[in-house]
Amino acid sequence: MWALRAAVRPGARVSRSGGCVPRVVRCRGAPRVAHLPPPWPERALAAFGPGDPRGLQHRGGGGRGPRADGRGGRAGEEEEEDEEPEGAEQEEEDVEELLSRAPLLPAGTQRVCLVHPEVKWGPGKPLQPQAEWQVAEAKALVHTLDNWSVVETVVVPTKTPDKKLIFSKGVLEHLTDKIRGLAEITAVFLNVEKMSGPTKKELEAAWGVQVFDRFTVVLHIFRCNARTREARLQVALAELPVLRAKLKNGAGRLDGRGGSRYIMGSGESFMQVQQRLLKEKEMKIRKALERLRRKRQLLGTQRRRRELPVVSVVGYTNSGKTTLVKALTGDAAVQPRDQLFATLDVTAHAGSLPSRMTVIYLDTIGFLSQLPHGLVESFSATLEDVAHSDVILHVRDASHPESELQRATVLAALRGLRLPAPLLAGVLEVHNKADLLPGYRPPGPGALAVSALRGLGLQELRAELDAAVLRATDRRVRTLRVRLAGAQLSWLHREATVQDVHVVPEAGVADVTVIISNAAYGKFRKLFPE
Ligand SMILES: Nc1nc2c(ncn2[C@@H]2O[C@H](COP(=O)(O)OP(=O)(O)OP(=O)(O)O)[C@@H](O)[C@H]2O)c(=O)[nH]1
Ligand SMILES: [Mg+2]
Repeated sequence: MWALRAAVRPGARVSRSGGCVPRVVRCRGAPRVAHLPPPWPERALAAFGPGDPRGLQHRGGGGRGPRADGRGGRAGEEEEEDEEPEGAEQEEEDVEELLSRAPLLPAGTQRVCLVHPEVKWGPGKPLQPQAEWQVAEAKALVHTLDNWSVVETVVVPTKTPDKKLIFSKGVLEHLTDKIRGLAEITAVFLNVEKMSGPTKKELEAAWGVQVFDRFTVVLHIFRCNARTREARLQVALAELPVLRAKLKNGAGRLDGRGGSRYIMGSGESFMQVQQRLLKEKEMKIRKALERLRRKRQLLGTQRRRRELPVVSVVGYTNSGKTTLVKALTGDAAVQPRDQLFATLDVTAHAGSLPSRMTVIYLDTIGFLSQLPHGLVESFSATLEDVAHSDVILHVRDASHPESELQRATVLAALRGLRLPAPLLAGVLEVHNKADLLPGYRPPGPGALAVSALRGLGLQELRAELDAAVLRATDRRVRTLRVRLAGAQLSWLHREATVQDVHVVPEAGVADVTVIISNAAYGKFRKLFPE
């Protein structure tokens, strides 16, 4: 799976994914963290416009962080209001309306029985992680929810996971007896990608408790972790199939109230009205997303025009992406959390490399195996930022027993994004959490062992990144002789990374070592011919 809106954030600012709740489930109004003065590198400052390092974020970043203008702002407030076209206020209201929904999962304490159908045979079997790890991942999903716990786990073999009731008749009867005997449970988490409405209905009737699938649980986590408007809209889009299924099953109105079968005078049946409302809702969401996407593209263009290299940090969920971004940028406000899908919004953070080049790191949403298609699709557009980056850093949790499968999942997802071939070919692999594996060496070339948490191997990583960014962006280190009296030196400070200035006073010149793109060098020569 994928990522999102980019908000360029200076070193020590609150990450949209961070500054939040320690665990999921507080959907709105997350506590705010005060701004710290940003150790924003000069070049980056210059790159984002006159006098306002927060310019880009303010213009297009969206999100719920404290306002750049210092006003407090209510929860859920976005920071993208300037230059809004006419009618924008009404559209804002419409969007808020689209985003106010009844909860997907019940509130309060939930004691869950986790039922994992273990596929013993079948074509997909060899690619499946072992049941043990699928169960561990499912448990981690449940524990990500506030006040939810797994009190019982049942692994049930099945040959026919695609059948309506997933299990064979005998197995299902046995399972039903077992679940009925578990008096303390309040819900069942059936670890399948997605259940059809009728399956859910039948299982709930048989088991006497609510039954949830992976789609619903992940969607709920997403909904609670989505901070920016774009992420929230994408979750709303992904939820539409759930609402449609509910409607089909007669679970009723979109506004949650009861209703008569026909709407008086309209000639439309209740069902037709609800379906029409859903269609309208989908159109509105898509329109709102399109508006935001156009803004994001504009942002991307500005960033590219200013030529700050962008490094996308991608990887399986919980592999340590956010921790690594924090370690590489020194951004004290970035908040890694031990939970799945802690990051649901792409945030951008500036950091310096040993060459003094400033790069923008994009912290992205994590991938997960067997993620429902609808979810992937609704979020894939937000990974556009990754496609426009210069280098991709793939963070792997080397300590995870299913690290290889996780790698395959991430690579498959990246391939699905139709990234430019050179970008995909040049992916840098980082084997994180090496502190948990004393003496660990990555098997094979092209990968580095690091511990983002303990700060191990970061120097080597920065050096690798330096080289990778130079390669990818057609930049070179050049030493140029400039006249001290002219505007050359200040031009270079603005348009390139100045590494060293050696003044030769008697000649009124300086030898300036810079990292400069070929395009910028061409401009320099045009402006200041030798
Ligand atoms: N031991 C160890 N733990 C680490 C390391 N890096 C990250 N972690 C832990 O792994 C957990 C997840 O870290 P995050 O940085 O939030 O992972 P992520 O990939 O951003 O996760 P999502 O945003 O949920 O996809 C946290 O508890 C981190 O403290 C490391 O190098 N060593
Ligand atoms: Mg993260």
